[in-house]
Amino acid sequence: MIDVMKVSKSYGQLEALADVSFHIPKGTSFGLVGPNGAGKSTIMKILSGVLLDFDGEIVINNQSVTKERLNTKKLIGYIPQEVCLEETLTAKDNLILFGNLYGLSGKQLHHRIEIVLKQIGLHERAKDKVTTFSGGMKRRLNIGCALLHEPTVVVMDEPTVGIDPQSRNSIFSIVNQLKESGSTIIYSSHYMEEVEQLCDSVALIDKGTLIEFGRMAEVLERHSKPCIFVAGDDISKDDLAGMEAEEKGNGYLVYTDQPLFSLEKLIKEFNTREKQPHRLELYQPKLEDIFFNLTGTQLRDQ
Ligand SMILES: Nc1ncnc2c1ncn2[C@@H]1O[C@H](COP(=O)(O)OP(=O)(O)OP(=O)(O)O)[C@@H](O)[C@H]1O
Repeated sequence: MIDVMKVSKSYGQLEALADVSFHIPKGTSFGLVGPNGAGKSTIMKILSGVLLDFDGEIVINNQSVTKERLNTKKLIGYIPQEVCLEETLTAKDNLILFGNLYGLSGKQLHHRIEIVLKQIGLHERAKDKVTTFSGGMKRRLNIGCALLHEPTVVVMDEPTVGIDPQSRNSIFSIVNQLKESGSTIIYSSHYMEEVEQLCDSVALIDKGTLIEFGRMAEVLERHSKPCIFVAGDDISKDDLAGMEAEEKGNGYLVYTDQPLFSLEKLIKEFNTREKQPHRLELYQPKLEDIFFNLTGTQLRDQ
């Protein structure tokens, strides 16, 4: 349903995207993951028809986002990373303003506003000015503004940055509702666990280049090496019986093809050295670990 084909974009000398291609089937959720500056927002803006100056092609429902821009814009609800609201107006007046921009008015608009206010959990606060809202409420209203025209493709650029856990959960349930109603979701984040939880497929992007793409389960399976996680105040890399290991958080990930055998070997080594780990467990690599293995880069500032 959405085909991104060999998309490249430069800002002056800086190459923000290089030859990026992927496909998103209709009614599925797609996660775009990468560290700050990887190029996520640039792809989101190009997909949404906000940035038109790029090389390559994007086709949504058999229509080019550049050649049939007006048609494809109607299909898309774009939620930018920066909250874009008129703070001096109420939540409802903001929705009216955005509804008008999407060509909605009268009864139809008011009907949609009622539905969207419930969807984003702000029905009770409809008549309150945005200046009185928390960061999470503003983000939810920002999402609501992009849903009024019932888009079939919802593009969410880092919707959970800098918000409280309650609003984060509320945004997850909005995404799940949209999925259930058959929308196609494009969700960018540098929070891997969110994407792992919410998305059917995933693309990993680093320095403007797509480094992995596929169905979530396939990507996890493809890179899933058996591991043991070990941590302890007096444990160092030298105590790991010469096995391949890398630092993770306050401990180490030990890679092995024979986890039980290696576990036994580690226990023996710790006993000999009289070391006492406080964690020693089998570990399933997560997207975050896969990204680190592929790029040597952490997704978040440590
Ligand atoms: N308008 C612009 N002019 C010049 N450079 C830009 C512009 N927009 C983005 N860039 C640069 O392009 C690169 C990709 O930026 P982009 O915003 O797409 O990354 P991102 O993955 O969304 O990062 P973040 O998570 O920090 O928003 C960065 O190096 C950024 O500084």
